[in-house]
Amino acid sequence: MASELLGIEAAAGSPSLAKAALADVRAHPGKAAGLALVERLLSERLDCPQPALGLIGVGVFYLASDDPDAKNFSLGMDDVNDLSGLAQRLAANAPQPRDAARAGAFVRFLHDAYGAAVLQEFARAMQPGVSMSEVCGKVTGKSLAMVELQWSETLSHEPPMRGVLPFMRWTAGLLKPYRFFCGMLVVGILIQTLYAAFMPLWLHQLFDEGITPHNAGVIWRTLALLIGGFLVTASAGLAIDFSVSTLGPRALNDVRRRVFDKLLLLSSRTLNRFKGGDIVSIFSTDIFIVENAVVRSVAGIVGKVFLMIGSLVTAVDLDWRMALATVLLLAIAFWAPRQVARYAVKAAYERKVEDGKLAGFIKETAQLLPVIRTLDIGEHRRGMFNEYADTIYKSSYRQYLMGELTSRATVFCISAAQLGIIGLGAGLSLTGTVSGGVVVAYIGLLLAIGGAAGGIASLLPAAIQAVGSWQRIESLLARPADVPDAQQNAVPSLPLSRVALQDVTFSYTGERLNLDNVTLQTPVPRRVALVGPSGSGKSTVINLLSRSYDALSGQVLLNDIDIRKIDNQTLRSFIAVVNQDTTLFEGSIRYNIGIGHMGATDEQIEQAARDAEIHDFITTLPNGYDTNVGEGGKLLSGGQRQRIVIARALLHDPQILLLDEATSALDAEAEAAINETLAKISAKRMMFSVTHRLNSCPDMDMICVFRDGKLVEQGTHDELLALRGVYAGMWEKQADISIGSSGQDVEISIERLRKIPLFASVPQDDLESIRHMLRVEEVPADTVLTLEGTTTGRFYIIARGMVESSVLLGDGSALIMEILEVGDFFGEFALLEGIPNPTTCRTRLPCLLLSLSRQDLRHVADLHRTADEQSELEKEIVATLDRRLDAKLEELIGRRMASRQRGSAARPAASSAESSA
Ligand SMILES: Nc1ncnc2c1ncn2[C@@H]1O[C@H](COP(=O)(O)OP(=O)(O)OP(=O)(O)O)[C@@H](O)[C@H]1O
Repeated sequence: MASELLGIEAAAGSPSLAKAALADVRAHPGKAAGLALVERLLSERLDCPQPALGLIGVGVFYLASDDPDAKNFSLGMDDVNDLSGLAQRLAANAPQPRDAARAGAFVRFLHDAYGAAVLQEFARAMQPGVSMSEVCGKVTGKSLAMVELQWSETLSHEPPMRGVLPFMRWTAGLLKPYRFFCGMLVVGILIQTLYAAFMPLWLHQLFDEGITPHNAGVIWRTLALLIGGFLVTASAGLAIDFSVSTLGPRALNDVRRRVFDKLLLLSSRTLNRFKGGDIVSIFSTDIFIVENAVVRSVAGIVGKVFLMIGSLVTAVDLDWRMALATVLLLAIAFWAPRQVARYAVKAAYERKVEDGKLAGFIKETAQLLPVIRTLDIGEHRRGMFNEYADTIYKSSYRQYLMGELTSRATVFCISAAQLGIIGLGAGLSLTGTVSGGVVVAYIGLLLAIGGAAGGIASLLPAAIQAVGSWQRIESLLARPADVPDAQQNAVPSLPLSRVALQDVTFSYTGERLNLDNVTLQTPVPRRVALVGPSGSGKSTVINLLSRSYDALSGQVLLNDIDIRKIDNQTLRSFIAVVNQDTTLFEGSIRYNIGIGHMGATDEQIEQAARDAEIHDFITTLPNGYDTNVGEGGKLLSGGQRQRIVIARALLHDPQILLLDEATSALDAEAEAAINETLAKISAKRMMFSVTHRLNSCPDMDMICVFRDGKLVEQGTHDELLALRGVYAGMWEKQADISIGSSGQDVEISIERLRKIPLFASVPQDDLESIRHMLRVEEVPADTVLTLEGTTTGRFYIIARGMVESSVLLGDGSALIMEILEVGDFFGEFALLEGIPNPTTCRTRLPCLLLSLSRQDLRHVADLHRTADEQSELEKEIVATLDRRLDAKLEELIGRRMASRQRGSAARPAASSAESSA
């Protein structure tokens, strides 16, 4: 295993290495032989320096050793920080267990993410005096912080597997605050246990001292004890029922609260790691299963354990030899099934994880049903569903089988123990060591113990299922509360005078930089547009300004204060974010605006609604501000919802307004109206606005142009046009496509049309005719406009919105080819007879499009022309399209090949992730 990880041949030279390693062990008593061997491998076979023997040597040895208890660590974010410190400690001292686990996780990450060769290179680069930052930079090309982040993303965030006993301890901790009910439960169980324990003694008394010698007094006294005991036990049973019914729901309600509180404290980064269905199924399924187990199983198991202990005490009183044999045999009988129970708990947990995945998949399918239909990928999704269903079947099968086997193994072992004890009793009575009465009483005791053990065994499958659910609850509760919080409580003086990003780098996953050394600063008030192609990092700037994430390096400053030093509440009072998500909370309009500033008066709420220009609409509603908006706000239109979100943002009068494509999910008319409102409200405050349409840019004080995470240009509209760089190119693409104030008429100039290669050589008057033929189409998001392989469709120019072009791969998933934005065009092959569309084009956002059909083009070609001239025009267009088609097909083939190569290396899930990217 060690040589496999290090990518070297194990066999050659091994005997001498082993001998040398043994010598090391002799020289350093207490050193593990395996670690000595790994160190020898590193130093002699790979020529690694001394410092590498610590981090890499311990890590490789940790992974190669197969002691499961030594690996019972769950590593968190804190464990990936300070890689340098870890390496130094491991080089200098004997490894502590947690550090060894961290080293193992690091080696596993480096090996899996970069391969054995880079792992070797890393080890060799750890020369004395060379810092970890230099090693990371040299070997991976990334900063130390990036490598640590990338490593953290690979860590399993699951807590280590635990069994039924820790679950019992956890449950006891939950019940602790409810002392009265716990007391009632314990007293009830004790009464039941005592009765069950005394009953055989009383029976023994009845038989040996009452019935055999015909002593009526003893008979009546014993019968009275039995009947009295029975009545008290029945009342104790009622007390138990009452207390478990109260304890279970109360204790689990506390768990619900804790899980919900934890949810509110998780950062965006941590939340991204959960599957869609996970959190909901923790609340809806897991907590219920644990509650059910607490109510139905735990009291039963505890009662039966008490009963067995009570029976054993009685057994000692009857005959100590048989009692000793009973204890020994029972201990063996309970130990043996624990081995099966370990697998049962693991299977129950795996089943819960699979349930969560399926829930997420179903939720996604229900949400994206229209897309699935339009892309015609129902079969592909069914295939994925079948895979999930198969996995669930396998894990359910394991869960039930292991649960039942644990239960059966318990019953089997107890029955075998019972038989052994009866045999022993019979033997002892033959030699006259014990009386017949003792043996009879013992049989009664064994029946009680066997019954109790059988009862425990029958509750085990439910308890094991609950342990699986508990593990999932713990997987959320164990996450550190990592919403970024203030390191100091600094408060910038008001009014704000400067907002700046200083040498900021940022990455979401550590794989690549999503913001690369961005420096920008701007005085307040100022209106700043963030523009650039899709994926260039515009929204990431908004995420850092609103502190949804912290920069990897560099600073985000308000005045001259790093926002990490400003407490969250203060920061939130300065900043409001409006993005394209207009989902509202179920409740009244007043509630939905009012939560922008808790405690706001009705007048303040109405003023905010006026500023957002929604007050007049609200007053026309029969219930005015008390109108319920429905789930997610579905009773209102997108534009109305967005105005309510804007009113909410305005309610606390933010100094900085962050707009992240605030209007792109709305229809064109609503966008035009809301843009006017936004222009008014941003006049007197700082505004950062992410936008794809550049028409608002000439009015902005500053435009920041991003490309591949870099700030490539900044300045005013005129300055950037003069630069003739990225912005100028984007402007040229979008200029001359104007949308009227109603948001529904689109005008395109002849010059703009001429820049489309298709029309480059079309005579002026024909181009004029084509311009008139263009039809304006308003298309909602998620609409398929051209379908791969079909010959139908139209030619489109995008005036507003975003379109995604994709191809289907062999496995039925979609590969995104291009994101098309304002000024781009697609569907040109629909203008040719019989040429199938090479890609499927689907709107990502609501779009405004200009479109042309094949018939329209033919009609233009027919105008005032002889047959020869006609064919000239058509020929020209056909030739251009042919060239484009060739280029497109070449690109398609290349992308498909690349994707196939990636696909063969990656897991199947990767392609679907790509399609949903
Ligand atoms: N939560 C995330 N996890 C991982 N990567 C992300 C996440 N959010 C964004 N990214 C990646 O970061 C890069 C920048 O994304 P960002 O959203 O800032 O781009 P953008 O310029 O706003 O794009 P768009 O205009 O399409 O919204 C993209 O490559 C994107 O895939």
